[in-house]
Amino acid sequence: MRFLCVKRVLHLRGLRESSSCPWLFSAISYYSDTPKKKSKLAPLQERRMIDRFKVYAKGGDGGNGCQSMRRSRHERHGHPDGGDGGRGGDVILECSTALWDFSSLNHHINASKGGHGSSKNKIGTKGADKIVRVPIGTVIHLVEGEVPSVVEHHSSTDLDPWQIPGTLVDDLSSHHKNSFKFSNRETEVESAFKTTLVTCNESKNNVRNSSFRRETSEVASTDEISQVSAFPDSSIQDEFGESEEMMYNVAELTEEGQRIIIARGGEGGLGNVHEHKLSKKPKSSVGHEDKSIDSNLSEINESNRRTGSLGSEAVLVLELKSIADVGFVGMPNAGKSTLLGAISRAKPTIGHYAFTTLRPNLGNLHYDDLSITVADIPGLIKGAHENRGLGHSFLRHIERTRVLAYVLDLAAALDGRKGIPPWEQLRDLVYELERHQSGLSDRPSLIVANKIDEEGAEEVYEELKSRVQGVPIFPVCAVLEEGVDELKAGLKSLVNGDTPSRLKIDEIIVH
Ligand SMILES: Nc1nc2c(ncn2[C@@H]2O[C@H](COP(=O)(O)OP(=O)(O)OP(=O)(O)O)[C@@H](O)[C@H]2O)c(=O)[nH]1
Repeated sequence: MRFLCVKRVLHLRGLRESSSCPWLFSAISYYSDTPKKKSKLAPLQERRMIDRFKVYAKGGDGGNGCQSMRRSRHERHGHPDGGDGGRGGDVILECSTALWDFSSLNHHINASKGGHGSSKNKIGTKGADKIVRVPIGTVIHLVEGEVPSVVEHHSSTDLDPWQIPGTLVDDLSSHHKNSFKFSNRETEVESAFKTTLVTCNESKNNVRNSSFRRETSEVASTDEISQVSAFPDSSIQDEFGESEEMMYNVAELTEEGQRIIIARGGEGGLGNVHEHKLSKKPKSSVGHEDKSIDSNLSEINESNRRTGSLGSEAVLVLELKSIADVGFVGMPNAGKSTLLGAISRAKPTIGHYAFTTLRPNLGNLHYDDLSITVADIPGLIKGAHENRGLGHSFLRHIERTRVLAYVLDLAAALDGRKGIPPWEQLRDLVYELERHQSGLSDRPSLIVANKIDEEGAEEVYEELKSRVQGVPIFPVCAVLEEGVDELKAGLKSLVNGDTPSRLKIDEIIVH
């Protein structure tokens, strides 16, 4: 407001933008045009889930080594006592259950620089690591830079509902095989890269970013890496406008506390104290100074050894995968979360209002010979494919499930309630899936007819059976856990591929 007044006054005085102080006008315009801060209580539509995010990470540069001579009464010429520079901090991603998307992340993540060395052989301080928390199920695609490396691995067996399997592939058997192969290959690639890195560090302390990149791309050009890029997702390239080749799925964060270094800090430069140490080493037996010492000294004298090396840089695309074998798809309030709680040990929030679930809840179904992950995906409404009710975010999770269980509310239109009859719910759901991505509904499916305990629901269930063909329908009361065992058996045979039933929108009779 104040700036608007100043602007008006200046105009009244005949000052124009073209006058002697255009910067004043641009400053005033900037401040007066800056929109007010948004309220924290933004409407639901604005709280968009961010499940893909591009990150530019830069490790901290190493501090410079110090050049210093210590002189005293006893040592007229003095001796070198400059300490080494400190190592730069790493950029680390840490897996956390407290987050559910990437909205809290910044695109540019920088770790701190290492401190410079100083006299009296004082080593510079180590740059602080930058630890960024990401949600469970984060998959890393590498656009540029080093292959990330795992730094810590905490097992978390008690995180049962959150356990997410490897990566999504076409069939279950290959899923397990591939994820195993992938992790093997990842280790090979990682070790190949680390070997290169060590050689680099040994031969030349001042490893610059460019050489890091060159080495990485050399490794990347091998067949191994091209095989790692087994999950090309053109939509990621479209979204981020990446023309260059990306390395897909270089790492995944699937357990609480798991950490991965995405950009390494640079090594600190050497202080001149090393010259002193080396020059003090004993002469060889033939009376000549050891040649290796000579060469070491000349190496130390290279001016670039004083300078700390630059931290590595990486450009990554993070993607959140709610990978599950089964996806519960349904309208809001159909009872998906209640059902997940009934068939697994998951404890999702349940509410009698729509959109209680805003992020997918995951649960595990344990059988004697198999374990299946089930995702309770937030409710879809009509127009979800146009992003109504956060539809896009929710539909994306469905993309990453292998079989679908449509959860229908049998009681939605009973007793004059204004809800939609289950067959119409089903038609709308299939329509939304297909509009979001053609063929999305064309995967093994079954129907869960929920709320069978409600009065009049039995008749609706009978009518549903006559209106929908081709897929098994399981009558269930999620609240009382009735029909749950049959459903679990049905889900198992669906995942195993024993009942490859698919739903066709034309086979749903609505009128
Ligand atoms: N009578 C009856 N009510 C049920 C049953 N299952 C769930 N409900 C109720 O339906 C309401 C919605 O249940 P939720 O599990 O939160 O439904 P949801 O599909 O996860 O809802 P969103 O989070 O909006 O997607 C709750 O009040 C449940 O108690 C059932 O089998 N019978």
